[in-house]
Amino acid sequence: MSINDAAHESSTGATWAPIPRGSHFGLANLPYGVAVIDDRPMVVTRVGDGVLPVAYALAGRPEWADLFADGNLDRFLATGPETWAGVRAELRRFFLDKGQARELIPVSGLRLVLPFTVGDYVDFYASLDHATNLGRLFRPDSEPLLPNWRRLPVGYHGRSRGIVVSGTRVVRPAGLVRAGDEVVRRPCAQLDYEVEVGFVIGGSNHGRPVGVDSADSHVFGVVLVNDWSARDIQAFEYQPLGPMLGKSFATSVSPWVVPLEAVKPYLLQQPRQEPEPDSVLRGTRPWVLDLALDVSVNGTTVGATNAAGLYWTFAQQLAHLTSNGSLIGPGDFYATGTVSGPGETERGSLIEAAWRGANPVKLADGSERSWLLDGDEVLIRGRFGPEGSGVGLGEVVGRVVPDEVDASMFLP
Ligand SMILES: O=C(O)/C=C/C(=O)CC(=O)CC(=O)O
Ligand SMILES: [Ca+2]
Ligand SMILES: [Mg+2]
Repeated sequence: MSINDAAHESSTGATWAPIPRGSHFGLANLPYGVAVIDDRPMVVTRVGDGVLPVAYALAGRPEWADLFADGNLDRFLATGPETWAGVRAELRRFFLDKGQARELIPVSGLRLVLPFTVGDYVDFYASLDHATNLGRLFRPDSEPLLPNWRRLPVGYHGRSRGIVVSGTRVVRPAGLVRAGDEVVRRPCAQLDYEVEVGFVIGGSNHGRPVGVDSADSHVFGVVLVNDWSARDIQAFEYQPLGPMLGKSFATSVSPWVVPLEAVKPYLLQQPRQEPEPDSVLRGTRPWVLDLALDVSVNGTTVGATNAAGLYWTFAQQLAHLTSNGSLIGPGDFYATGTVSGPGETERGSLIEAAWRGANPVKLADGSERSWLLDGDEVLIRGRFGPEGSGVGLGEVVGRVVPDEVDASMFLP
């Protein structure tokens, strides 16, 4: 179990910490999370299957250790790239030659909570394949891609209070849906997942646009996202202003914020975009994530793809968000949009995989799914680079539970 991954070790130096083969949490990762330890939330990092309170490794830098005293990442996020790099270097040093294995706390059995206070939340729509599929499914009588889609990274504002940490149960929402010629309020009958990648912003832009090639000064880290979607509610409510209650009930994120610094070796050059985007949306540095993603329902893989296929990069999305002088601040959060690829097995949502019920997905137990049922567990994983890279986002998981909102809960 505790075999260090040789390939990983040679590129990053040897650590005393045991790292199981295939772990997403090699020494090159050093993510941040918050675990409840002795009834108190504590900021921790993780190597292999062991976690360590960050402040413990910062004993020589009390001013940095203090940034974590609130039991969340908020003050650390507000600092900026220099402090992020300094703390990361201290953590690395600790795992190379300072600590010892008995100082690590096993991750199993720890309760992990949302590690930062979520500010503003935006969800984009960056996958050409996903946008084309959803256009076909939602608007079969028109062009799947609207004229703006290749000109700017289309997105909508989500509700940050809907963001929950992995493991949180997902209550089936109820809402107004079309039923033949009627409109009725009922529990969602078309519950779906969306495989996405999320970005945690640190620092602020003071109202100045963030250039595409400066994204790494403002994006602190990366997580996995499941943007749970009630397709019947969404289909009735979304025109002309976009999704709202069909999405806001729950958006699950993985508990480990992986620093963008750890992801840099897995950034690729963006393919040419046609038409060439507006100058504000042009960059020259590599911003495409080599991130293998897969999603399973009750243990059966129902989709697998790579975020490298996204049309718009997260750097272009941030540039777009701030291009009008709109403020960003620590804890703001945005997501890529559903990651789908061109192949039938590469679809990042069930509405696409089952083609809105026309072609139900088969699970290993012999059952079929057009939409999620109560009790279903959806698990998304994401790994940077090749198998054994030692850098991944871990997983985000959620289980669907029945609608609990009964009429008596509404005020008269
Ligand atoms: O095309 C539409 O009308 C709606 C699409 C979505 O549900 C997209 C969404 O949440 C953004 C994304 O995840 O790509
Ligand atoms: Ca989405
Ligand atoms: Mg959602």
